[in-house]
Amino acid sequence: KEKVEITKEQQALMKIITDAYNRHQIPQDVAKKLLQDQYSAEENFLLLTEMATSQVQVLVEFTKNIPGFLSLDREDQIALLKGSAVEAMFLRSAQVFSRKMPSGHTEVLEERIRKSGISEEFITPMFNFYKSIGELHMVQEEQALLTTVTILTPDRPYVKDQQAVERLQETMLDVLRKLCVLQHPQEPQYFARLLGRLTELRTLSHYHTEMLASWRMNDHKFTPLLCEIWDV
Ligand SMILES: O=C(NC1CCCCC1)[C@H](C1CCCCC1)n1c(-c2ccc(CO)cc2)nc2ccccc21
Repeated sequence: KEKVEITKEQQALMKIITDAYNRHQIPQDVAKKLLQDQYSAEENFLLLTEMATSQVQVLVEFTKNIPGFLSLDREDQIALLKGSAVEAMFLRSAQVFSRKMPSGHTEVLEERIRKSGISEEFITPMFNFYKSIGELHMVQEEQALLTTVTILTPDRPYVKDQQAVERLQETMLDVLRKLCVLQHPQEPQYFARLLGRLTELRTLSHYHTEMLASWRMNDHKFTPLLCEIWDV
């Protein structure tokens, strides 16, 4: 049974990333807003675009704290941000949904999201993903590292130096793998399950453009930043 040990450097790396991840969270809490009131499809769509816009802004700030990210080719940095923004948004949404809430709140939140304006066909895959993330009971270090691994995906469109991104991602995967073994000793398959969620995340993100287009309202307006990032 090999002794898994996180090195001093890996400990420091994990601290930098987790602190940055916790620092760069969108200010206002969308779950609280949704629990307070019911909104029309138009108001919900506006809420989504506002939340997503500010989430992209904090994602940019977060990536600046990923050791090595700013040493990548600048165009590759943009390609990685553009390529991972929707996945990072769904990952963050899943974490917001899975957060411990007073009893009954999660059910209300789920109901509000079901009725928000999203068309029926996307509701099931979206909540299947949220629940599968919730079942993992990730610690915050795992959440931060999983988002970092998602950002550092080498095969995003237009990435030129994939090797450089791969080297960074492997560094993060090594820390995440050790952390999973140490945090979930009874579950040797935990790390593999975690990575399996990234496949589900990529599939869900493929629905994203259609989810927006089919939002039950006319004239979907986006912010300039989202037009850049969401290809709308
Ligand atoms: O605001 C949100 N998500 C933000 C995004 C930035 C990071 C924090 C969360 C939206 C809501 C907006 C208003 C109508 C109800 C959904 N949301 C979604 C979501 C996200 C994208 C789509 C379409 O692609 C559909 C639904 N899942 C959520 C799970 C929990 C709490 C909010 C959640």
